[in-house]
Amino acid sequence: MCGIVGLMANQPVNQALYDALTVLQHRGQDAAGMMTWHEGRFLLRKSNGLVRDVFHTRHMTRLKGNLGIGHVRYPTAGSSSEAESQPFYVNSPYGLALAHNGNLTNSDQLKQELYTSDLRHINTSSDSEVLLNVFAHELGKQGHHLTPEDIFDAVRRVHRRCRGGYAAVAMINGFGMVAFRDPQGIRPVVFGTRNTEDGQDVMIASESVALDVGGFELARDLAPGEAIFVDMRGEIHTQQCADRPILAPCIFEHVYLARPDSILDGAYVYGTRMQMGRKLGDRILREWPEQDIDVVIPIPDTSRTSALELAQHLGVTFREGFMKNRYIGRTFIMPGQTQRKKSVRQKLNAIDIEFAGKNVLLVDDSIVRGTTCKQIIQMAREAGANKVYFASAAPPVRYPNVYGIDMPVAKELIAHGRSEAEVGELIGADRIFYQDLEDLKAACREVNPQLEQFDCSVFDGEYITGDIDDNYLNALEASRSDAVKQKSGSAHSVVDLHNDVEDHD
Ligand SMILES: O=P(O)(O)OC[C@H]1O[C@H](OP(=O)(O)OP(=O)(O)O)[C@H](O)[C@@H]1O
Ligand SMILES: NC(=O)CC[C@H](N)C(=O)O
Ligand SMILES: [Mg+2]
Repeated sequence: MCGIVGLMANQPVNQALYDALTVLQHRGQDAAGMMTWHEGRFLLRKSNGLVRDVFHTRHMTRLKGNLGIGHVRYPTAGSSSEAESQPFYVNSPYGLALAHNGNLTNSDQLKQELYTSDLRHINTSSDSEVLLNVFAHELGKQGHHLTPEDIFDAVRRVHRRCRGGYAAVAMINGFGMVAFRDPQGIRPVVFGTRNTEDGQDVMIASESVALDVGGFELARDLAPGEAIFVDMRGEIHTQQCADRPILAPCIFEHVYLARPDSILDGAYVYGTRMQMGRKLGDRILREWPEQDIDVVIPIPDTSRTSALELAQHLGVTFREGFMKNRYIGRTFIMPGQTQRKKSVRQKLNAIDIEFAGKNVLLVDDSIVRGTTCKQIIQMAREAGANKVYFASAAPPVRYPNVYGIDMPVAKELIAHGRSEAEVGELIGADRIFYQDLEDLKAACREVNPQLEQFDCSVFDGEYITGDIDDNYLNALEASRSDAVKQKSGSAHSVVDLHNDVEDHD
């Protein structure tokens, strides 16, 4: 769940792209990058780190031009090396650059095909480099005078070859900006416009919050399988490019990934999280009408919206019992388990008076590896709580994700192969409550009734692309388990485009 952004404007785009990346930072904290297009050249800056650390004034001044794309990365394939940060670039055809959110599920096969049939070389282990090269190969079949129709034909062939989750934004040297969304609409992407004195600017981004910050009006989401092409005059062309598109967005975007102030597929994430709180409250009342909860306490940040609504629904006091250190990022998307474990206590501190002698209900948006809840329950007890109950606004996470969330191994998930009560026991809760999957879907549908289907694979093990079997999951485990990642570390090679006369690092 990286963040992507693209901007075609009537003035320099560097600052606006930077601003957009800072509000998409919650989608990836590992690396950031920006590529602009100026007078027939691409200019690139990408590196490991947060947006504010990657782009210094000297980089910003170098990123000239009125067209550009940007990326914040949370690795889900390959390594966390700088060489795999994005955007990626290939020189043929035309000169192409691409930023990708998601994960291809057939990238090994595609890599093989690219080498043997398409005569293209992939230089990293990133699936995004594979996606770019498939797009490049398909685009290369068109003539030199590229029309919108040619670009859409190329995207159509990309959809026929690629499987998995992908929302991508690309620049074609001399022609414009393109974005496309996978045929199941697993990963989100929206676009919008801004009117200026010089004409209309167009922004494409993972989440609508990026448009808000730049003063863009949200036009709409890209439909599953749809592509958008913005030509050099700023004119927008769109076309459906998939043979059998269906809308089945990743429901985990609503649970955790997206910002609450974003609107995804016509649903305000803030609204879907409020509904999750209400539904969870209903379940608690159903199972335990005589509940003895004194206070509801959220685990900052993401659970706040649903916890407040849950408390109101139960008619129980809501209190902020944990203070968050605002300088620590999201722990779940940190690359290693050691770092994630250490960060919980660095990030959250208990306010004793909210716990002393009380029966507290701690609410989180989800329990994934169990890193957060185990430590939090311990902290609540140390702060003097009488009983500690735990509620998750999402159902038990029991299956790996293969579409762009780094949960590759079932046995690393605390609820895998365990009942709800067993998880409760393991994390040390006096009682545990999970959301029902049907209630989670209903929570989203109450905000947008048109959302009929979702990818819920982390909850039900049903993979919407239909190409995931045990062999695939075993191979994924062998290559991406925490143990393997720890062993391989990350190779810090610097990769940059040396196409500028000024010095850069
Ligand atoms: O069971 P776990 O493996 O610990 O994962 C689940 C936790 O991780 C996330 O928090 P995170 O700190 O990433 O971000 P947040 O501040 O947005 O809640 C999520 O909100 C849960 O609190
Ligand atoms: N989280 C993502 O969307 C990651 C994109 C891509 N698979 C990568 O690892 O760089
Ligand atoms: Mg959290």
